[in-house]
Amino acid sequence: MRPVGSKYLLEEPLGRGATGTVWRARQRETAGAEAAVAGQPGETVAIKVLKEELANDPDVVMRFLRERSVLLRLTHPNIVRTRDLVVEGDLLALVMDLVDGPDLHRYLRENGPLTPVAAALLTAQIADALAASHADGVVHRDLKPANVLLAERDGRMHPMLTDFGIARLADSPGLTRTHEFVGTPAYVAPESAEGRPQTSAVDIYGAGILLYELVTGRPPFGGGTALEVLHRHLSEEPRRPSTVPDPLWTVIERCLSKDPDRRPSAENLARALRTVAAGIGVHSTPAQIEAADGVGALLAPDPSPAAVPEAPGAADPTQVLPGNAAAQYDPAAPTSVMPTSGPGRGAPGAADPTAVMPPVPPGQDSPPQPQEPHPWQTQLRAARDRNEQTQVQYLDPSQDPLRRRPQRQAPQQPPQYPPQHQQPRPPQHQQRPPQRPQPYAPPPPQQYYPPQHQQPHPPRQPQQPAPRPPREPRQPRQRSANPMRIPGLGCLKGCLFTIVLFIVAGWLIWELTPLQDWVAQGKSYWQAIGDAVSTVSTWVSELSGSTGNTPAGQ
Ligand SMILES: Nc1ncnc2c1ncn2[C@@H]1O[C@H](COP(=O)(O)OP(=O)(O)OP(=O)(O)O)[C@@H](O)[C@H]1O
Repeated sequence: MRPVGSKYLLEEPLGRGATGTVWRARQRETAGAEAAVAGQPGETVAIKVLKEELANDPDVVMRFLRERSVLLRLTHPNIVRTRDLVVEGDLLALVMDLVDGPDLHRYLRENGPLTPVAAALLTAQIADALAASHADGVVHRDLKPANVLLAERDGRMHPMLTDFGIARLADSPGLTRTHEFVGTPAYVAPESAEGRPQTSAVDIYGAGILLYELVTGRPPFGGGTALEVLHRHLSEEPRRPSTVPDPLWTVIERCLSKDPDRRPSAENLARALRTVAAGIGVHSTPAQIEAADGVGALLAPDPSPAAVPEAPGAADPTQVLPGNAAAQYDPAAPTSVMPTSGPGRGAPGAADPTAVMPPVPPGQDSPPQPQEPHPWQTQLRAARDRNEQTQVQYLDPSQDPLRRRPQRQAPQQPPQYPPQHQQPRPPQHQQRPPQRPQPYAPPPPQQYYPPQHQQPHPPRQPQQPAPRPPREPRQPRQRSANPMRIPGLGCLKGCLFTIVLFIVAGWLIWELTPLQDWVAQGKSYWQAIGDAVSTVSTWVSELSGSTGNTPAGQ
């Protein structure tokens, strides 16, 4: 059990996410005045310990401390309460109420989709939680079934939204982890995918995706790589499943609007969903059905949506993903979202997002320096680099590590590879994380290096495989049974074995046959054999005589 601060003890992990691990934990002592809930010794709580890379980022720590009061005051029946925030050395942790129940993702996997009424009522409660947090200026930004915990109250499922503020904490441009996107591609709003400014409307988009998944079992834009999913958010309309009633579809469509200004406020969404749930049930009255049919009128947008504070460099509107960005981007912005020339301009998916550059401002000859890349771009570039490192290459069969038998090598063994491979690498190579085990590093023509790494190497002949290194002569095999190699020892062993065998056999014959009696009676060996033979022949003749007489007696 590991202590967290002086007040809590971690007991067992409950689950692991992208931003940290959640533990079941126990309170050791009552927390101080800085905690929202002091708690009692022995009380069980849940603690999310943020990943080390987050905890080591000064940006995140600063935001963690700054937002402490916001997170601690966020209370609502459908929000998992944050009780305390712990900063201790390189550890950042959120102490929460422990919710005894599955998360919605697991529930859906185990039980399948909900009915339209149940889905509408459950999402209405999530919308209530969002309305409360938006009113307090807090945007969740990572709404998804895994962040909805299901407590059981009076025999009913009670959804509770968790992980508030985590996306915002983790969204730090200073992190090496900017290669990863903080959020979930299947739930990312188009404006977040494009790096445009975000508001509380991103949570409404998330609620729309969640609602869709609740009634169909899967999110509307899934499958493929993260970038493909993003493209679909930007360019595709959700397909309506036949099982979704009209009024519910109206709500889903409005929540999934590409334009954040068309999405309803959280408060209106909650009201609309309750109206729909009342009007699509089997016992609905005509008035309720009529109200549900007119639900579109209830879905008014939020006149003043809560803004997501921008982390510098994290959401750069000038850096976008390829696709339909041009149609949605502010043309009056000082920079363009698409390349101003070059092949594939404007074609969805054709532009390389890593090549997106602002246009040359009037009066300037050379293009400006590329700006800080958007996290998605960095991610794409990292993925591309990874691909380059693992590209298919020619491999000399003699160098194939899978084919080579392991050899015992003396420490001062001659080099396995031609001398040029033994040259010390330039320092930047040594800093690269090793991509494969060192002893099997392939020869230069087979290995990929980024251009700047290639210069220090001597000229190569890329088409010729490296000469095969001389094989190390094998050690003569040694027989462990006779390590000193005494001549004739094998034969001696056989003789000894035979003698022991004879002794044992002789003892058994003496003990188990009438030999002892015969010797006692003074019979000679041959006399005893003769007696035995005559006894046996008498038995045989008696036996054949008795079988030959039987038919005559009948
Ligand atoms: N307050 C809590 N009480 C009980 N279990 C919890 C609590 N908070 C989270 N969990 C459980 O811990 C697990 C991990 O939670 P976490 O929030 O890290 O997962 P995640 O949402 O998939 O991750 P992330 O949002 O970081 O990608 C989940 O399975 C969740 O059910």
